[in-house]
Amino acid sequence: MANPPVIIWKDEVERLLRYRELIPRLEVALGKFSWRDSAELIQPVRTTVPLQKHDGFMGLMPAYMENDGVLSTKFVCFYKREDGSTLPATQATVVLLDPEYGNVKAVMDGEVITDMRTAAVSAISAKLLMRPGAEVLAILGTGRQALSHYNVFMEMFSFKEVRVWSHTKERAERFRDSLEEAVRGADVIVTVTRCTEPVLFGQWVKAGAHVAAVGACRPNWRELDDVLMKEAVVYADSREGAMAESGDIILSGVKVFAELGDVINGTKPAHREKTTVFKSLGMGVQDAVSAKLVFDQWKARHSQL
Ligand SMILES: NC(=O)C1=CN([C@@H]2O[C@H](COP(=O)(O)OP(=O)(O)OC[C@H]3O[C@@H](n4cnc5c(N)ncnc54)[C@H](O)[C@@H]3O)[C@@H](O)[C@H]2O)C=CC1
Ligand SMILES: O=C(O)C1=NCCCC1
Repeated sequence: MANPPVIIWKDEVERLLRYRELIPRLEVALGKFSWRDSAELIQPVRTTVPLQKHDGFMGLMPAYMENDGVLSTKFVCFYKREDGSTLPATQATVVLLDPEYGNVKAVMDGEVITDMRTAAVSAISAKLLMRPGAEVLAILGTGRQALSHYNVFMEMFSFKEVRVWSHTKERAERFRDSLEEAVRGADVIVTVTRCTEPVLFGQWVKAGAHVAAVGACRPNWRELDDVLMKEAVVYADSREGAMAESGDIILSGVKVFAELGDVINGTKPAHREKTTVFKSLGMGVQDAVSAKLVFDQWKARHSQL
């Protein structure tokens, strides 16, 4: 009979997950995904259930990596909260299963996993797509994702200047001025906001800059304007995900040039010399790889006790 599932909660996930181990595994998984070999990896576009009364969605994000023996799903609830709300923007749980027997091996906190794997994939996008010698990083947003992005970008790169812009409803009149100031001249811009209308405008973005766009994960939500979308070479984590869920892509009518995995596999070029947008939607396989790493680390620690 199978062992009962282990529960690995937030503090422990935080102790076990490290960017230096996570990033190479995510790069391999992104590459595998882009080969579209179902004998290697299966990951459908997430299913979303609207939570109309609460202005949110529940996303179900399964992934199966046959050769790695990894089967998992994440449940993630995300909300279009009013700014200043004390309720969380996202809550997530990852379930890791044994693919042969179908039993649950572990249930783990998905918030740290979501924060870290999302930031790690944005850092991979910057590694692949930003111009050599990039000096100025701008982060738009000051929530959970802003912090994880700051942490991993500081660990991986050596920017000379980091600008963090925070939206406050109370200072709406200064909103656009300070935003423009934060963005002008930046080499890399990370958008990690909960906004549903464009917050980043192409006219402010330096030619050749790289933008990692992480928010606006619904077909009618935007973070970037049409000018930027049309000027940039657009990359995504998953083409199908982007075409089903990204308002910035669907409503601007632009095409996804490549997935990050295509660049990793060498089947599509990295246009570092041009303005690039990486549109991140989040993928079940990113959670699967992270959960496997957490579980393996957990087992290694517990076998020593
Ligand atoms: N692509 C992916 O894989 C993932 C995307 N996300 C998305 O990333 C975004 C940030 O997530 P968290 O940091 O967890 O949220 P959070 O609630 O911790 O932070 C959100 C930030 O957005 C700002 N904000 C809210 N309304 C705004 C507006 N109208 N204009 C500009 N800024 C505004 C807030 O002041 C705050 O700084 C959300 O849209 C979330 O859905 C989250 C997880 C994974
Ligand atoms: O991939 C995820 O996890 C999420 N993606 C978009 C919205 C919040 C969570």
